[in-house]
Amino acid sequence: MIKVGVLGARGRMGAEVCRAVRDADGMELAAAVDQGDGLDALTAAEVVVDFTHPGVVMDNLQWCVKHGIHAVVGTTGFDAARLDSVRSWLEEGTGNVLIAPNFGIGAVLMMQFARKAAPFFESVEVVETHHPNKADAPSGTARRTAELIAAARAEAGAAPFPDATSTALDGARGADVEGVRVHAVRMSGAVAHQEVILGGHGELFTLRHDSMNRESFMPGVVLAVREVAGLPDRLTIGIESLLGL
Ligand SMILES: NC(=O)C1=CN([C@@H]2O[C@H](COP(=O)(O)OP(=O)(O)OC[C@H]3O[C@@H](n4cnc5c(N)ncnc54)[C@H](O)[C@@H]3O)[C@@H](O)[C@H]2O)C=CC1
Ligand SMILES: O=C(O)C1=N[C@H](C(=O)O)C[C@H](O)C1
Repeated sequence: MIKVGVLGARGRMGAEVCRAVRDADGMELAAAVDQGDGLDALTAAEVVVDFTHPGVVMDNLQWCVKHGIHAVVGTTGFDAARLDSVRSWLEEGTGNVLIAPNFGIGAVLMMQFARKAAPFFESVEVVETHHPNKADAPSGTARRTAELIAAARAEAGAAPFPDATSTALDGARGADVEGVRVHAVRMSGAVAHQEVILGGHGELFTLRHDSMNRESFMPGVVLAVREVAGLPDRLTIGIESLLGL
């Protein structure tokens, strides 16, 4: 039995994770913790799953590493500086950390397809749409997609994107993530959606993924909980390697 603790247990994702852990073979919900509860109950867990808020996730993660508890993190807001901090904590503590901007299998495939396709087109932009309660923009998934696109294009020696814009209102061309334009829409009725639009000579190629509900993330979360203890690296980003991608 893997003993699992959930941080952010009363939130949209955390509540779904508690359900998934209770339903999963070989797992037991050892602790369900939310804001104001204190972290001590999590010492009963071998793996902690964090779906909280970008403003608190670093403290949570540092606590897990210090206590030698494996961590599966879905909370967004990670940049290179934050990842460097996590790596430095891991030099001291025991336990592994897996941070994934998206646990949806289709979303992971979309990111990989975008990476593969990016060098073949002159233009690539990312448009994400989320529910209006989301704290961060652009989404972690969109940032990661843009980083993968930028890296693939740099490796292939692709030319800069054509863009003649010389006058624009602030934000009209979206955020610049390593040179890739990322547009964030916040929309009632939406859950989590993303399009990667690629344009070339007389053709447009659109990759689209839709998360219709939060249950859709659970197979990826459960897989990560099962695998995190045995991962070859102390810090793993994304679940693509767990899927053999
Ligand atoms: N990686 C993925 O596949 C996915 C990631 N997310 C990310 O997960 C995070 C949470 O999203 P939601 O569940 O929609 O948010 P939410 O706001 O519904 O839930 C967050 C929960 O964390 C709790 N919380 C806040 N501070 C805390 C603390 N210090 N200790 C313990 N609990 C604390 C809140 O009280 C709340 O219950 C966001 O960063 C979101 O982008 C969301 C969906 C999928
Ligand atoms: O906040 C959300 O809802 C989601 N957050 C993650 C992100 O920022 O990419 C994953 C998914 O898009 C849902």
